[in-house]
Amino acid sequence: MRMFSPFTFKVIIERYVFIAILLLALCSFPIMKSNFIIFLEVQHKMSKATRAFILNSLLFFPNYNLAKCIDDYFTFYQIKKWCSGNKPPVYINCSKENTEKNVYSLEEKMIGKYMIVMSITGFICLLLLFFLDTTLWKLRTFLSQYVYFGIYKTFRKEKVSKELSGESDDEDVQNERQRILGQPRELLNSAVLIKELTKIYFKYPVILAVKNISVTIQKGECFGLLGFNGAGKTTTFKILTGEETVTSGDVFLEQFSITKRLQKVKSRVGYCPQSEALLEYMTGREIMIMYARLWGISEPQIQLYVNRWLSSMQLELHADKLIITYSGGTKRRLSTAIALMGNTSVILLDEPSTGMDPGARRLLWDAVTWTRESGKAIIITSHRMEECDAFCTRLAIMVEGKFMCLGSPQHLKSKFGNIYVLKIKVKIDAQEDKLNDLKFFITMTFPGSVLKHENQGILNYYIPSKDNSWGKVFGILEEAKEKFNLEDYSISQITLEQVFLIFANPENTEGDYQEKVP
Ligand SMILES: Nc1ncnc2c1ncn2[C@@H]1O[C@H](COP(=O)(O)OP(=O)(O)OP(=O)(O)O)[C@@H](O)[C@H]1O
Repeated sequence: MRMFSPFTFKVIIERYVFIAILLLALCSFPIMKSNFIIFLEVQHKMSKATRAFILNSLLFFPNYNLAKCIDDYFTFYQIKKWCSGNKPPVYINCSKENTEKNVYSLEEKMIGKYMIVMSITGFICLLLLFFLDTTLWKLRTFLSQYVYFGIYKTFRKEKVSKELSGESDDEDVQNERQRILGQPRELLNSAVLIKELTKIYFKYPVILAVKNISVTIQKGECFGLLGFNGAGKTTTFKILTGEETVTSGDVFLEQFSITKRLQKVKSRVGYCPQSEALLEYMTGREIMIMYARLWGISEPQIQLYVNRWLSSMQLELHADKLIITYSGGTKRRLSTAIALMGNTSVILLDEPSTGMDPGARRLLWDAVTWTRESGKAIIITSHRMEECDAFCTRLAIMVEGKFMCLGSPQHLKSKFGNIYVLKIKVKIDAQEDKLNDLKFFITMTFPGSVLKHENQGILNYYIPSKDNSWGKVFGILEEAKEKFNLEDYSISQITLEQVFLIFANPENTEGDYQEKVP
């Protein structure tokens, strides 16, 4: 059986339990009282049929049933106690027939009937909740796509055409978009297809969180979604899990549209959210057994299956402890194991390594690698560049809701690695004139160089590597060391982290780097 992502499942259970407890707590005791009134005060004034109708109607209310269970159980227990004493009150029927009844039976004044009705209504309410979950979601999607966005487009035409055009300065991003728009979706044959996806939070102020992004992710691919805080990564994930609605565009998982076939899509996604979605009063083993059952693993195989996933994240020692006692890193390991263990075709990991020690990170990398090799598509967000370099087959850097570049880590490093990173440390006592002379010297000697940072006499330059061999750059800087009295300098090649910083730094406007460094 294919069911829900852990996050959705937890939310529904929490809502269900919360509503049930609230209703029971608020209503049981007043109903007990009204029941008491019906019986003792007005029963003689109403006809038998009316009384039966009222009491049967009350069976639709779980809180009435609960109140009746408590009430009748207590009464039965009290009668038994009195009858077993020496002097039972005269108005009590202490016959064997009356005291030796089974309290759980369906007889009059026994609680069996109420327990059965309560179970049935509980089940119906749960189904209703799932139904409302999807219906309300459709309503939210409709309002967001046609009402709010329609109004927004009318009043902010310029902003919409500028920010949400989907055009990009990066040719890889642009090519991917053209490929997606130019082909029917069946031909793209991808595990995940994100097509012109836009998400706007219609609050005050209006936030354009995701701005017309398009990408395909194939089976067996691990796609990294990188970007600074607030870039729109989690919003994209929330859309992929059906937690947030789409403002415009669409997302297809194995050809199923998220706006039209939400349940189909949900059943294909394993999700490790940024915030823990674990039921904390279960043990690690119990929660994994629960999810294994939900994923339809057959009963005889469950122990073996769960043990395999527990050991993949080295959780055996913690397996039988309550989750509430786990450390942050252990919770992340458990969340990741749950996301990876289902028979889903797409796995979303939102910063899975946060809080993990280096050993646990290695385990995560191994687990992700062999899960990917088994043919699943994985989408991961991370702020660790070495992690993305290790196992992402492709990645995109997102800035303010847009893709700034797209490709394999190696492709990005080669594409944007046509620069040297030059760090110069000037002696603290160097005069202002000398510093300015040095800057002038670098600008003139290395045309196209860009001063990225300057702090406490340390200058960081990006220098084009074209026409500048290592030998030439070192030779020039050795000369400059004498001439400008430099304390130290270093030259290095660009890393993935520096590629990230070029694009993800909000101070860099689009094409800033390309304009300055040919
Ligand atoms: N429920 C919400 N209501 C309004 N605005 C939101 C909501 N969720 C996110 N945002 C806004 O949308 C933008 C993108 O947020 P998002 O959480 O997707 O970023 P992120 O890239 O995942 O960041 P982080 O790396 O911190 O997780 C931010 O400006 C954020 O403030």
